[in-house]
Amino acid sequence: MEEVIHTVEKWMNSNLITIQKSMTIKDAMKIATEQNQTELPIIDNGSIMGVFRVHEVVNYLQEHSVMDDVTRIMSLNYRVLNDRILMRQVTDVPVYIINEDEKLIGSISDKELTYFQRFLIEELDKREESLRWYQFVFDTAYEGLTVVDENGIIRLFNQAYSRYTGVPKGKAVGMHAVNVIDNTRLPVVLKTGVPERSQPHNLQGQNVIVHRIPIWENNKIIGAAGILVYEGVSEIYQVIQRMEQLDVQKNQSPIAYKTVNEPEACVKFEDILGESPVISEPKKMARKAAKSQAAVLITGESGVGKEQFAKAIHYGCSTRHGNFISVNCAAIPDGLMESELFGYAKGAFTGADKDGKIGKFELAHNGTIFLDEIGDMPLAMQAKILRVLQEKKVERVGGHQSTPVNFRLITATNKDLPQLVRTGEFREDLFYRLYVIPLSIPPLRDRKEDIPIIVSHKLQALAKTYDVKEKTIDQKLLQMMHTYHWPGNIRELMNVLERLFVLTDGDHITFDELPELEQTNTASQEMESYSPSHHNHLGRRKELLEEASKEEQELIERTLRKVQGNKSQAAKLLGMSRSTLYNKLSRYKKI
Ligand SMILES: Nc1ncnc2c1ncn2[C@@H]1O[C@H](COP(=O)(O)OP(=O)(O)OP(=O)(O)O)[C@@H](O)[C@H]1O
Repeated sequence: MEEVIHTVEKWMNSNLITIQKSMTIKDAMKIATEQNQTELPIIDNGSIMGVFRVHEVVNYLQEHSVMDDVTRIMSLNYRVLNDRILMRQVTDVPVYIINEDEKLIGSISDKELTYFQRFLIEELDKREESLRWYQFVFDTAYEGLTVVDENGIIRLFNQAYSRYTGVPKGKAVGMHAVNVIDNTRLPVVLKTGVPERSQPHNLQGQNVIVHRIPIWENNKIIGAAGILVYEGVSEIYQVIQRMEQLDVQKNQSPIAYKTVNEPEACVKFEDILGESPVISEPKKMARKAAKSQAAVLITGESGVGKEQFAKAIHYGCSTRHGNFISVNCAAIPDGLMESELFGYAKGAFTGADKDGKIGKFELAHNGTIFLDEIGDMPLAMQAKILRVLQEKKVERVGGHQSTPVNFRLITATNKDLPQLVRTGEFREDLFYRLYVIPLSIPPLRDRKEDIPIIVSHKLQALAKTYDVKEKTIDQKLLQMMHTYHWPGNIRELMNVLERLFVLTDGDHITFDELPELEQTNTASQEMESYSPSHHNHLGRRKELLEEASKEEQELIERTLRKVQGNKSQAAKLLGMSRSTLYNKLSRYKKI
């Protein structure tokens, strides 16, 4: 219930019957009788000056006239409250309500008080009813559920959790989580604000899978929820089996789950981290694409995960039994492109391997060929690729035989292919062969809500890679990551995390480890030092950087307008220090 509906102003009787101070006792009596009132407020220029009470009239008339002014028997013994007072503060009635100009605007009598009390009882009943349902769901859920407050004290604890821990619910509530749940990491989540999803956890000697979710309110962590999802790994396998069965029933390709025989590089859709709406949409489309053999054209800035999507599609359909062959068209010199893609026959040219060489298309037979940076493919090669797509056959350089090939084609680019078609740099007929299912992958700056989950996964993966204890990340650093533009997208985030992980000696990565995140303009250094294999995209990156700076400049201007130029407040809203804001302002003036 909102406080505003509790103010006396909302509940008072505003059709108040009043009398003027110039009236006679006779007139006042007449009004009181007609209106069935025992008491009437006397007003002067809209303000209450006293009250007329019917029961005082009889005594008065023993010695005075009924034609006297009503003010002669006016009582000054009455209560007044201002209109902002809450109903629960009203203890005695009747009471008169005045506004901030001290004008009489209403009254609360027994009647209004009764209405309010009735309303409260009804509200409480409704609340009790919903609470009963919440409680019911909370306690009957198979999943163990617990909620701790900001200090790690257990506030909610359901029956299932009680079963797993062996601690009765009544005892657990009010205790610190570490004293109830073995090896709990809820205090860590409270500290970092990073959710930990689907984590193995050893509880009372049993392996279970848990989620640990921070609870935010007004940019502050006010608690954390622990959800015990699966009892041991066998339950997960049962779920996978049921899903696979469902898929078989639907006569569709089984979903690609990593099995013991699959190679390590396998990427599943689950590995494409992020749950924001802008990444969920291409993920949904890609899952559908995986069920067909149609060509997929993936577009998006460098480092957004185009290859990641291509692999998930490959491993998500029957092509996963063949190879995933990735070719970076921009990285292969023009002269070598043909032999790389089509291979060459025995003794095809001087210096060639005497046994000949198998090309990428042949290697991708019954699998997937991923042509990355397809926009950089020379025109002559475009014609040859078109032929392979039409004929589904390849002929090695210097060879005389064609070999049938069956592959799934996925291409990717960060260039505007339709524009290249218009300028004649890309063949229109090839474009339409590639552009069957388009997937557009959003830049990280458009889905910053996914950062915590990516951070959490990467930190776990790094701990495994370096075979050290898991490290946690400071909330302030995480907030800084939200304000940064990420021109190098997820690749840049991954590299930043690895650098932080390696450079941090302790278990907790703090803000001091990466002050340059504060400086968006250092992004170019970040990009160059983090992505040495991508020098060929520096032009595009410069563009991205300029776009990012422009965006930032606009954001700063908008924020300053919002806070009427107050720089301290603007810096706070933008999540940067005042000095950083000043630096940025002086720099942008030069742009
Ligand atoms: N959604 C994601 N979840 C987890 N990791 C991701 C995700 N997207 C990308 N990555 C990781 O980021 C890095 C870059 O991804 P990827 O190579 O797929 O990007 P790209 O768009 O193909 O880049 P480029 O255009 O420069 O080739 C890889 O290490 C990849 O594993």
